[in-house]
Amino acid sequence: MATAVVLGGGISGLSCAYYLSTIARQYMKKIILIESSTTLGGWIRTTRYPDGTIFEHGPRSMRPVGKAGYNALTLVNELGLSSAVLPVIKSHPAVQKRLILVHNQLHTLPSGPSYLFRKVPPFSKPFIWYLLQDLIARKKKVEDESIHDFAIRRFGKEIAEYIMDPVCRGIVAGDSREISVRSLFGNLFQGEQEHGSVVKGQLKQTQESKLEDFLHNDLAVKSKSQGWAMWTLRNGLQSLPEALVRQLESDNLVQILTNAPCKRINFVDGKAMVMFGESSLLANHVFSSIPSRTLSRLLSASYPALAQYLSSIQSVHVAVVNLEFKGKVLQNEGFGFLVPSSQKSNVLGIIFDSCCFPEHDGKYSHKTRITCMIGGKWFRDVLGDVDTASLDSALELAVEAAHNHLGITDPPVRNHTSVQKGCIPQYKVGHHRILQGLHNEIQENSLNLSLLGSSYEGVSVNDCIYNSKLAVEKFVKKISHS
Ligand SMILES: Cc1cc2nc3c(=O)[nH]c(=O)nc-3n(C[C@H](O)[C@H](O)[C@H](O)COP(=O)(O)OP(=O)(O)OC[C@H]3O[C@@H](n4cnc5c(N)ncnc54)[C@H](O)[C@@H]3O)c2cc1C
Ligand SMILES: C=Cc1c2[nH]c(c1C)Cc1[nH]c(c(CCC(=O)O)c1C)Cc1[nH]c(c(C)c1CCC(=O)O)Cc1[nH]c(c(C)c1C=C)C2
Repeated sequence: MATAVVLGGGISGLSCAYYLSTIARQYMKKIILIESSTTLGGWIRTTRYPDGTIFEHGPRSMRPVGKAGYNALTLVNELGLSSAVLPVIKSHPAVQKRLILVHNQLHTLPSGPSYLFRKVPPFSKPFIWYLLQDLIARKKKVEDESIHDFAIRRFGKEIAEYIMDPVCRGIVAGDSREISVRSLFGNLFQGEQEHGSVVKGQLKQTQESKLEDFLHNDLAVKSKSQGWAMWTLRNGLQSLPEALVRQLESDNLVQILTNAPCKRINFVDGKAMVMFGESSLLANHVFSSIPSRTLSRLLSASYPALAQYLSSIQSVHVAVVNLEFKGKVLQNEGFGFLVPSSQKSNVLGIIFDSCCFPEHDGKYSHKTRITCMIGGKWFRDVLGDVDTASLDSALELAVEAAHNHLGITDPPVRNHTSVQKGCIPQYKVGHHRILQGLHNEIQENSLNLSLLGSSYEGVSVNDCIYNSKLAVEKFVKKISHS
């Protein structure tokens, strides 16, 4: 029987503890989760106002796509949250209309077959032209490449500048000239490497996608048959970590310690000594879901090579400004808009929350909620040092952007600003080599350590949950053979 310590109480750590208590239960003596702050859920944070209005400060929507997407729905089902799911179907404007800001004008990004033969600004050709470029472009064998270089090579400058650059900002708040196509858009990268072109790869992957494993789950079946494109939860996404905490707290195998920052880990004779606060614990296995750079500090004394790899994964800061305006003030429907890095604006983009999830507008629905994201790779240029960045300045920039880009002239009636330090890891070109280095160091030193969380193999909430499940399955395999 094993004792496991889970470091970090974000969605990765909570789902890891959940899977340990379910799929690994028969092997477990104790599961102890250690969280440094006083709250659980990590970057998933919802503010709920008494009138029912909801502001999301972190993630706000999840995609029911692929194994990780279906797995998250299975978890939601298991936690009894199915009736709280708010889906958005594929034909909804929040799905069809993703906008970009070019020369201070909003343009809809091409989505679906209707755009194939139409030329829509800022693009100079119908979309089919770019797809044909990809089909005729020679395959180049590369180990990795930046998203920008990849897009230029396969589709040309316009797709690189107006699609891949802003989408990269809208996922990791990063620079497409630095971020790895292999690590962030693995399916596009594999498309070229395995099938010679992105288009052929996409067609092949659609034919081959087998998700039967998850289709015994009512919610996953429903999401497929009803054509969901994204979903959230009625009381905000924070309901998901809250439900996990409720489940874990009712389980006598599990102990959750908050306000307990882990300070150091030593591995001796197949065991791990985990030091936190003024206490320590002896465990058979450590599942770390804390940011890689924090873990690096905990291991640097005993494992400098491992610590070096861990510290090389950087992350960026984002200021998130939630704004509420009186009345319906948006002239455009849609998910929101992103600003390509070539354009002049102080913001990365703005999400039209009221369009995506009007249910979160609360009792008095004659209003508009939007969320403005600022900074990322460009944080210092816009807001200065993250430790002294002013919330008022971030709010001012957001209100100014709402005015300049959306024509909203009234002041917001409610606002919430947070500066989220190091919230999004950056998988830069060569990230896969860091992962390989980490894997080798853990093997060579025979460490009972699993690396989870957004620092490594996917930043979406779906990926975080799924990777925790895979790590627990691997642990079960190992322990059941020993
Ligand atoms: C603004 C924003 C918008 C996003 N939007 C989306 C979206 O729309 N859809 C989507 O799928 N994803 C989105 N994401 C990504 C997703 O929210 C995150 O990648 C995910 O929540 C990360 O979860 P995690 O558990 O891996 O890490 P975290 O949430 O960072 O959790 C790690 C935990 O470890 C704790 N910790 C740190 N140091 C220690 C220590 N020494 N000892 C103990 N505990 C420690 C921290 O306090 C924290 O609670 C968004 C992220 C951000 C920031
Ligand atoms: C402008 C900054 C950001 C916006 N959202 C995020 C940032 C940094 C964070 C984020 N958004 C998504 C994910 C999950 C990725 C996944 O694999 O599912 C994360 C970490 C989802 C997402 N949001 C947009 C896109 C294109 C995606 C990818 C998945 C999908 O197609 O749904 C677009 C988008 N994000 C932001 C805005 C304003 C925006 C507008 C169109 C904000």
